[in-house]
Amino acid sequence: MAPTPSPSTRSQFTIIKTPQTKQRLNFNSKTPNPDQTDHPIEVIGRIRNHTTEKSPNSILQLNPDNNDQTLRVRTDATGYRDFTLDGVSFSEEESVESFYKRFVEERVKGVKVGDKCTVVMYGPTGAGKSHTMFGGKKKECGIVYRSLRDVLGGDGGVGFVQVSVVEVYNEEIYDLLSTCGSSSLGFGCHKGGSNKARLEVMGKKAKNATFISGTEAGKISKEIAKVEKRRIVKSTLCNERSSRSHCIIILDVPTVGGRLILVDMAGSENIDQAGQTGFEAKMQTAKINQGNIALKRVVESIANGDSHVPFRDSKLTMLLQDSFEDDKSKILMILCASPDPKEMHKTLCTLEYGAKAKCIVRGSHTLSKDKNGGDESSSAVILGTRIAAMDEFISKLQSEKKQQEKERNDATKQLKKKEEEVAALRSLLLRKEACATNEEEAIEEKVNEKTQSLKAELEKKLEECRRMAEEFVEMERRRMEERMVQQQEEVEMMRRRLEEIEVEFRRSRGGGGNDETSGFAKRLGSLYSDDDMVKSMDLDMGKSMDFDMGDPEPVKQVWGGAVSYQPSSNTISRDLSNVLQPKPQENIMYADRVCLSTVFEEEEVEEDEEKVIVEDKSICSITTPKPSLKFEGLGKENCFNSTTNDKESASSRKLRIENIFTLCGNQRELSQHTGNDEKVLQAKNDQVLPTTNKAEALAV
Ligand SMILES: Nc1ncnc2c1ncn2[C@@H]1O[C@H](COP(=O)(O)OP(=O)(O)OP(=O)(O)O)[C@@H](O)[C@H]1O
Repeated sequence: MAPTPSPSTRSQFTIIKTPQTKQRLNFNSKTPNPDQTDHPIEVIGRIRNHTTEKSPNSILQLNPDNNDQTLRVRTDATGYRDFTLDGVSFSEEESVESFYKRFVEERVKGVKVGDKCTVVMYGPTGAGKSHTMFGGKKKECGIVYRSLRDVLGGDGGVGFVQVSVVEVYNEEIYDLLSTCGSSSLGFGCHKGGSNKARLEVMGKKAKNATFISGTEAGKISKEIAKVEKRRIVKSTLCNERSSRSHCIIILDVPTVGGRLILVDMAGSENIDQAGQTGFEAKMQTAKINQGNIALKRVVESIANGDSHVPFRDSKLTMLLQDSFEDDKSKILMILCASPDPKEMHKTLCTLEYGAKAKCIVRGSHTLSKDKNGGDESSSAVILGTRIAAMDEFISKLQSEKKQQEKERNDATKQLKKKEEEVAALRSLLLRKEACATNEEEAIEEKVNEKTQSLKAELEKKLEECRRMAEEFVEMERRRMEERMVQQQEEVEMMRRRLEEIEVEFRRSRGGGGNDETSGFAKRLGSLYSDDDMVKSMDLDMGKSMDFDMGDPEPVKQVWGGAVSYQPSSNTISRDLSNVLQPKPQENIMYADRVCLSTVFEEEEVEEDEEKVIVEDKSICSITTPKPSLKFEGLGKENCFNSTTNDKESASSRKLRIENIFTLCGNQRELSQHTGNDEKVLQAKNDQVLPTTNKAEALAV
């Protein structure tokens, strides 16, 4: 087998393998004109769709620098190989129809005017050869049906064609258009049991092959479609419906001498990959491969300029000999390949084969001279032409190699540069990470510091507040104490004053007889001795307990029919003034919140003497602790007006007065909280004095 024209071995291979080196040395100096050379084989790459949707990576792509002609095969992450062909088509981007129009239509037109063309589908099994040749499952017409339609129809249709269909299976030729029973031309049925006629090769053709002739493309197409199904297919690991035979459709245009040969080859596969087991199956696969291998050798031999081209190695190459040798014949080799990375090796083999086929050149006049017997000089010309083509190919490969080396160097440089960049970025990243960590730590430290300082500040503020509160409380306490002292002094003063009044009163009683004091004493006595008075005090005290000290609601005081309002927070001085104020008898209306009322009334001391009524109307707000009142001995006051028991009466009175002061003292203390006590106190004090004077006057 010929070595693959990989970039690394191509040039070497060409030098070693070229057998004309000797001849080249003897070769006449005349270099053939390149214009006279002809490339009889045109090579097109047809890349099928992905087999499954799960394999999105394609190893095949176009070289972006070289039109649509160079197919690049990615061999690994960085490596690739380029194959320059006559055209490349990806079935994902180009339908069979447009593929046909781009690459096949022109050839078919040539056939209509007498040219000969052979279209060969070559490639590994499952690469899409039959799909392109006959069409897919979606009723998409393949090359066969389109060619037939173009030859018979359209502009300049030839009007009449002869079509024969044969298959080469197991190195035997079978006529697909005939059956054992019906065809008189049949030579027997093949082993497969189907009634296909086996043919012999005579010359370069299948002898007695059945043909159908006609003018209607539709009818002929139907017949071909039928026989297409008669091809031997088998399920292999590579293809569910793998063609086991090479199918050849020969379309002759007798009127102009044109001929179109369409060849759908069986898949080129190795036996293991095909999954064939058993001796016979392996032999079968080997025989199928025989056709592929023979065709490869033929191509290589022609390309290498071998004196002997092994056409007779296989039935397939025997039938195709004319295609290679006929001066008018052109070959369109369609290389089918899969983009699947798993198929890379097969794809490379296929493309290498195509690249080799592309090297085949033919001198413009060589074959005609050869046919006539040829002389040495003509042979030399042929060889010269071939050598020139090979040289051209070699220099092309060398320049490709140089280009690739350059690209590789560039890529290596770029890779180095990128690696350096990556290293720099990595170190930068590390530094940044370190910085970020430091920054984080610094931030955390700052936050901690700030938290601590705020905490300290807060504690300081709290301490300050606590101190201020304590100071305030202390201040208030002191103020209260001062006030209490002040009040005690006032009380003391008032008590003394009352005692004086009492003394004066007693003196006056002693001087004025019992009748003088009887009215006032009686009233006091009735008030203090009466159980009701005690009850009233209790009730009133209860009421005043509920009474809000700060309640600004004035106490209604009715005095001789006149209504006046006073603040409820009475003071002791006001109480006293009330006590000493003259008041019409039985003409007192108590305000709603009056707690304790004591009336001192002095009845007529003398005839025509003015009645003096001393009224004490006080409103007490008693707060806890409840004042401890003393009631012992108060019952004796019933005899307030008795002159016999002065001592007892004095002590009882003193007790009562103490009770009044206890109550009034509490009231005074509380009323100071209301804030307006100072003014009220002053006003009451003012009232006390004239009243006292009255009492004094009265006492006198
Ligand atoms: N371009 C494509 N688009 C969609 N499906 C395709 C394409 N090419 C091939 N196939 C599908 O892949 C499978 C194999 O294709 P096909 O039979 O044409 O391969 P092959 O090269 O002729 O194989 P073998 O040599 O074994 O006969 C078929 O089911 C076919 O429909």
